[in-house]
Amino acid sequence: MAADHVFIPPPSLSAKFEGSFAYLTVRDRLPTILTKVIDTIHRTKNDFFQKHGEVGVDAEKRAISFLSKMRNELQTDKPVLPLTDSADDTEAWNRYLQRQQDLMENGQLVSWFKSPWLYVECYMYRKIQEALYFSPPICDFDVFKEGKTQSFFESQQAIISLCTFLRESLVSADNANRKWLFEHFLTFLQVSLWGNRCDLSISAGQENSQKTSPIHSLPDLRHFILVDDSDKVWSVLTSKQSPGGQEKTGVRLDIILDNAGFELVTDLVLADFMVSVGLAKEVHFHGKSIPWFVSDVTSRDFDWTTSQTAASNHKHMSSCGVQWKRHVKDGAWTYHEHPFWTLPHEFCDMPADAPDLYSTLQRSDLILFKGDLNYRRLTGDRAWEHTVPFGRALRGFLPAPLCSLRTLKANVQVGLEPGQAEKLAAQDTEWMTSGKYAVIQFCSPFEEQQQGS
Ligand SMILES: O=P(O)(O)OC[C@H]1O[C@](O)(CO)[C@@H](O)[C@@H]1O
Ligand SMILES: [Mn+2]
Repeated sequence: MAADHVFIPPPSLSAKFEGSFAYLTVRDRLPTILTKVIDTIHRTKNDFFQKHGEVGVDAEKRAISFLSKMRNELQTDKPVLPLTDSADDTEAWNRYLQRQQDLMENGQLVSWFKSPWLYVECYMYRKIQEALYFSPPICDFDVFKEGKTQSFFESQQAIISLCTFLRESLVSADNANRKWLFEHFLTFLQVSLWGNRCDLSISAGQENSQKTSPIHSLPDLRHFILVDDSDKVWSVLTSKQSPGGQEKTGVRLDIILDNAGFELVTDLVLADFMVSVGLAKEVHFHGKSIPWFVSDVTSRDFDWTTSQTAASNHKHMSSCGVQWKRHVKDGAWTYHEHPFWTLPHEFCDMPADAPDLYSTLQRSDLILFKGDLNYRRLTGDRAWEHTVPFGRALRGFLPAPLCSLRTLKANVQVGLEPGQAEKLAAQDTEWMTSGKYAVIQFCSPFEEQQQGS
């Protein structure tokens, strides 16, 4: 890929740096998540029995013993082992392990505390899946489903107020001028941004829902957006609009989804707005093919969320759900899966390791990457200086104009002004990990060409 032959990127974040956020995650948060997974499987024992009889109970025991063993290996920093199941992505995982092994120094083995945090954290979620693959007939049990569903129900009031705001806005959209459109675009973009606060991985599965109306708090939250490239996103969106907006041309928008629950609703609301006002002609959603990082969206979550919304007895909420199903039916919205989204690679590896996905994304006019994990993969989860331009941290990954909508929950952040990070650190030592701050950070191949970088 592009001009990166001589450039050596900074080291990967890793639990080998004692006391770092990566270290604390691997030491404390990951075992807690595993314990909850084990507990969930155990609590579901009766259902497994009712559905499958004794074999269901045997499967429950097998999965639990596999996972307990893994938790112990993690906590005692044992070597990371190749996967032994025969799923479509098994080979890719094992090749990546070999790649990590080749990077190790002094004959050390790849292990939970010595290897890149991004890799081992992704590996844990894939190993949970391996435990289930080896435990038929419960192979497709989603260990995180309960938490995702709960987060949706607990955000009910916020969802209702958001759906009401959307439906009422769309009523006045017909006579809207450009200023109205721009202001509403900003609102829905920010709602989707702050929706990312509601993930269940940072809280190790602890309840984390949206209780209040998201619209009213936006002005107070503006100050916490550290980089705001909304104008650039707007320019891309309007580049395909005919003046006056009579003709609904619109862009192809791709949204790389993050969490189910409230965040997914904010993304669907944004996408609905974009299509309804003609800023986008099609929206392609990209979700995970296995349960991932506790709350990430799978196709089942996507379908469940639209159906659940449509079935609401609140008129605006249900009319949103009905409209979303219609967008799917008439092809304005499509949902896609690709194994790369649940592999541990940095996104700069995509052209070589998932060229088909890269070319799909090249057909987009604008790609929105939701959430913290996507940001970590965009920037390679490395110890970048905070002032390094976003485009440089992408290391050649730029299939189309892209924008990260992310609340900061891991200690990687680029593209800040000189002195900005120091100022933040002086005010709040947890500014990079608390989810209190956010970025709307954009990069475009056209901009990069002009800057010659
Ligand atoms: O759902 P999001 O925004 O990707 O957040 C998940 C993040 O939470 C964490 O678990 C916090 O460490 C990260 O591993 C991950 O980046
Ligand atoms: Mn997530």
